[in-house]
Amino acid sequence: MYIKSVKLSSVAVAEPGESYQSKTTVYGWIEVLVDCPGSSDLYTYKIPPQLEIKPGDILTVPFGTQQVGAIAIRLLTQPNVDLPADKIREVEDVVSKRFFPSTYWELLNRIAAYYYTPLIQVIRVALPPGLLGRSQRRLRLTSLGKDQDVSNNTSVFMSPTAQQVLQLLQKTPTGDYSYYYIQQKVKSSYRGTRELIRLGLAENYLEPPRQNQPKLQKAVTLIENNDRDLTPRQREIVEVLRRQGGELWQSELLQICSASTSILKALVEKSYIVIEEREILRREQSPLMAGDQAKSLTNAQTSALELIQSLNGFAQVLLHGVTGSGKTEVYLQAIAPLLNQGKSALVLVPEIGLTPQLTDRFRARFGNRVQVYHSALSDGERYDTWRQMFTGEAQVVIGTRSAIFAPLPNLGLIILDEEHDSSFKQDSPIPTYHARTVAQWRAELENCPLILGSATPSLESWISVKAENTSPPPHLPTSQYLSLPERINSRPLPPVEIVDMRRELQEGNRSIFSRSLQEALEQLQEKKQQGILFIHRRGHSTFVSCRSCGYVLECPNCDVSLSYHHVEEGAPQLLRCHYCNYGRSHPPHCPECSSPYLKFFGSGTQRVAQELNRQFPALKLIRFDSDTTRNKGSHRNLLTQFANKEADLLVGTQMLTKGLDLPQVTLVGVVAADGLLHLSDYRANERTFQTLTQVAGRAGRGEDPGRVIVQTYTPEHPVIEAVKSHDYQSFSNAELEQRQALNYPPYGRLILLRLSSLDPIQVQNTAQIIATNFNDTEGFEILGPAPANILRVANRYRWQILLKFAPDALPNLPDWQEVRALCPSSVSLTIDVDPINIM
Ligand SMILES: Nc1ncnc2c1ncn2[C@@H]1O[C@H](COP(=O)(O)OP(=O)(O)OP(=O)(O)O)[C@@H](O)[C@H]1O
Ligand SMILES: [Zn+2]
Ligand SMILES: [Zn+2]
Repeated sequence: MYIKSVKLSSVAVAEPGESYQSKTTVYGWIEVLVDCPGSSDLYTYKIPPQLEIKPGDILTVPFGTQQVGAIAIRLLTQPNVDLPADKIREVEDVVSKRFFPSTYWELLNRIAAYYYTPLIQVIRVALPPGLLGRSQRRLRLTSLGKDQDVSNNTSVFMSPTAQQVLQLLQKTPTGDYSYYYIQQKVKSSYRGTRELIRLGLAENYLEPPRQNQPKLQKAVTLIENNDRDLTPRQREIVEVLRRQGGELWQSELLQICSASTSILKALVEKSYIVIEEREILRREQSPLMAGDQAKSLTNAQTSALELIQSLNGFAQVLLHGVTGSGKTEVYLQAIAPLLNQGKSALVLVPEIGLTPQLTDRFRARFGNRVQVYHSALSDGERYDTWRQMFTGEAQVVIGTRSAIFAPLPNLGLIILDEEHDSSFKQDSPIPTYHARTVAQWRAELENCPLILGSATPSLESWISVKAENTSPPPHLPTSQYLSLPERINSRPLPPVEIVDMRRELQEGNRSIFSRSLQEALEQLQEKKQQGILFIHRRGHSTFVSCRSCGYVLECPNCDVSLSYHHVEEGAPQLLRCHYCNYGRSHPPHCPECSSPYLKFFGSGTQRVAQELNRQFPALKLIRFDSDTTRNKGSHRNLLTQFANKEADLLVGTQMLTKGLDLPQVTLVGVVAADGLLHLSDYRANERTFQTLTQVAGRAGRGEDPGRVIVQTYTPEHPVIEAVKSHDYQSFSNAELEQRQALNYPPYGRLILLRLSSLDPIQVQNTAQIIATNFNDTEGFEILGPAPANILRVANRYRWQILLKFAPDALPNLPDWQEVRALCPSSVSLTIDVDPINIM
């Protein structure tokens, strides 16, 4: 219909009294998201004829007895039928046009559509906390308004209210008040303000949230250089300023010169300096970096960089470089020229654990043009970073998953480092987006290249380049392939030794460390080298059970066993649930049969650390897992301690596998590879291969050659063999064949429905009803309903239904409204599109 009307209007000639407008679609109403705590519904308003409104504009609307801010969401040709026309109020005004650039707005809409999520929820993910909720509308004088003589009403005619408002504004030094304040001071001020805006004497704008007011500090700037009429003391100050480049914070200047503010005042009066409040942006504090120069590139790096720089507009590139091949250097040199062209770059990384080191490398190269954006920032930091990005100055933003929403207006490049990492996917709440998918859309919309970097690319990305015998399924993009097949300086990848733990036991070694690993640990101190020990789990052990009756201590809220935590000698022994964080003290006797013989099974980080202390008392170690890195800055502190050689061994979980670049690490040990392999999920092999290859890749990155020891009970497993031979290609090709045979991603597509409820019967029944309902729909396979691997978490019972779509057929999607309608209010439903954790 829309297309038809466009065609018509291009040939139509307007009759007298008629306009072309009448031929095109007329949107008389707009749905808005209202800036009011707790309100998440859309409200419909009428668009007054004089206003032009587009989705993404910021508006003011009447709401109850107030005027509030709102975001325009969707234009309507007709209001909802159940809304009486006379109850619909009019939009008051447009405060900020195109607050969201149109490409950004389009991005949010795509996410909402693809992930079946109400747009409002997508907006909430994208905006920093409180931006909409607390922002307020203000009025300020234009330069014309500042000079306008109110008493002289002959040059410009103004109503008495407009005059009153103008006078009010002119009385304040900043020429600026909130609408709210003006409304308090001037009766019916609204007309007056509109008049001033129309006359170009004032303008309105949105002020940042109150609580996060920018921090201001006084800055002194030298504006006059000849110092003829100055006293010696004044001259001294001017001289200091000049030597400092003409500008200093007032507090610093006063300190350097041991002066008081009165002498500065005198200089202001003589027009030598100006003092003004400047904003200090609150960013994550980091130590000052020594500057760093671009390295001269290896041949492989050079060709990769050349290809990247030859790209014009949108393109997806897979940068497949073995661990330690210098991918980061390629990123840095790809970004540098962009910044000089005034463009920005966005770098996404999987976890905060590796951000400090990576951030440091970027800061060393680009100084304070680097911003860090992740969910661990304080609201104030996040808000300021967000606003800094909004300025449009060329900058590099480094962040985790949600940084894909960074509002950079001049985006020149997006990079996903360690693109295979599953933390780029949000499991809940909705939208259950994958940052890689969103990055693909964003790069496309902004027409800039996207680089996916990894030593172990995801199969999704691998298939998008592997075009020789198969082409990627239609729903996946194609990418260009860049390879860095060797480590820097042709350093070899470390040899991987696989130790069969069954043999160890047969030959009488009951320790959790094989003889090989014990020997290697003993040599560490002798050789003054460092090691990393990788453990699949945090905590002490996976579970505690009674040796007499077999009773297992479980969480009362979840169907999982409790983990034993023991921090140090003398500290209370705790049992903790890793799902809901329930904790209790460790009982001295079995709650079931009172036997005192409780046994710990499995080996978490704590348990391994204790065992190390017992067997190798001289070895100094640092535990690095989510228990020890909970506080802000603790990642950095622990890694710095380790880099300064304050410990011989770093003992930790997944966090260790991601991108650490520590040249003095020669030994990497994997205590038990099996825990990873036996996760019941179609991605278990892929994930195990990636994790083991990445952790192995931490060894031998410096001068001294590295060595990797992987302990396992299944040494013959094909994944273990592929890790041993560093053979990504044969592993992934074999894995792809299996996926294709079973129609799993990246060939087929999956949608997982997660249902949960406090009521075990109701959730099961609902799952059953939904699944039965699907039976009439064609085009996909239904797996389930089945209880989740852990049926109950935090007292909620969880069921799921997995939908599997054929790769070629355009999915014949169920009607989600209908599906939702099948859920009683006690059952919550999450639609997880392209799920990664199916457990
Ligand atoms: N051209 C170069 N010349 C000399 N040293 C380099 C060069 N490129 C990178 N390096 C150094 O080599 C080391 C490894 O590089 P980098 O950390 O970028 O590798 P990576 O491919 O990102 O590794 P991983 O995937 O394992 O995290 C770093 O210490 C880096 O400073
Ligand atoms: Zn017992
Ligand atoms: Zn629990």
